[in-house]
Amino acid sequence: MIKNELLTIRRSLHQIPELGFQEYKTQSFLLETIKKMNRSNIEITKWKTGLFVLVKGNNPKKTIGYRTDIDGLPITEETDFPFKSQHPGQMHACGHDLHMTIALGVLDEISANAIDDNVLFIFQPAEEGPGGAEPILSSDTFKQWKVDSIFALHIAPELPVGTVSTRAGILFANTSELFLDFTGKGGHAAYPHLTKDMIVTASSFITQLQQIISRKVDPLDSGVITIGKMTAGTVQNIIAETARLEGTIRTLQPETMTIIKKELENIIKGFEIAHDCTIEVDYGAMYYQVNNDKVYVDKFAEAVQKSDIQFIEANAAMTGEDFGYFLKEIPGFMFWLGVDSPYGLHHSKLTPNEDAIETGIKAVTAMMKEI
Ligand SMILES: CC(=O)N[C@@H](CCC[C@H](N)C(=O)O)C(=O)O
Repeated sequence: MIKNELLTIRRSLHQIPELGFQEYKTQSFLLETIKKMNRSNIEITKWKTGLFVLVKGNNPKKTIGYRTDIDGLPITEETDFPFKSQHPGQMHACGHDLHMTIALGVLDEISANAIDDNVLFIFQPAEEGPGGAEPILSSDTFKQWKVDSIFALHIAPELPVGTVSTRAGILFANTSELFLDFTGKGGHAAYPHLTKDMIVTASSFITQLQQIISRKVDPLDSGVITIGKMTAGTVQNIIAETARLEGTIRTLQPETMTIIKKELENIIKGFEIAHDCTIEVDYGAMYYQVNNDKVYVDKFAEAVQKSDIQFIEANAAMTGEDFGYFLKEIPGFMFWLGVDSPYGLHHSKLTPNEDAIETGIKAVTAMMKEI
């Protein structure tokens, strides 16, 4: 595919971001683009709102898996691009539009010049939530291909174009979503003593939560608790009867996640007594750490270093990825692709440099030939 075609694909996908398991337009666009390639060595299978595309090898001894995520985020885009999101309140703010474009570019290349082994392209829905990897892994459709190794990429806004970065071992964290519903007693703003004010209670709870990280987690280990959304109240002079907190917990060790949840539940019990309220907790979707296999990371470093791409050794990050579930069952790795954006992941002005598409295609294709 030439550069202009790839840009048209990326910009078309950028305009139609859809949330997890609602990626209907995205699925149709992907299908149409793949069918236009008109290759006889590919087999397409729909799976929910995603796709599996098998490229048959010339003399297959194994099947290589390559996964891309396809969903967008509930963010209102604030860029001035002529190709900005056409879906109000939804945006490709985590680079999945670039991920898909790169996968299509590689698919085009690998199906035109097939390698010996089979390659299974997995266009996976719902990475941002509620998670598409686990249901794919337990589906009979996926099991039939017996994938031997697997890899994937994620854009990195802080790295320059022309670079890739990864490490052996843990690259991304264990994550758990966190939803907390507080119920107390509302009333008149002038009579706080007759109420159980859930705005004050939830605010104080947030401060207390942060002490789990500073006082209960080993300082040599790592943990993050972020509350990204707080909902409470109706008007300025009514004391709120309910409040809701939405957040996420991140740890580098699965055991630390257990410690944090136990401490959180202790705080809940204490708050229910101290503030005479009820607090319901729901952990939502949980993702397993991305644990890269050293053998494949070394092969990757070797493959890209033969080209003009720069390989950078990565540190572990507290981002989460349900690709971790694939790596729990199949050896492989994930890597960061430099896209040099002044705004980071999950930002309404994320502006990845599109030149990174070419680097991504080159790096992934080189790895497929090396494995
Ligand atoms: C790469 C990235 O940004 N991934 C997301 C994954 C979401 C996990 C889950 N929905 C949660 O919020 O815990 C991330 O936020 O790291």
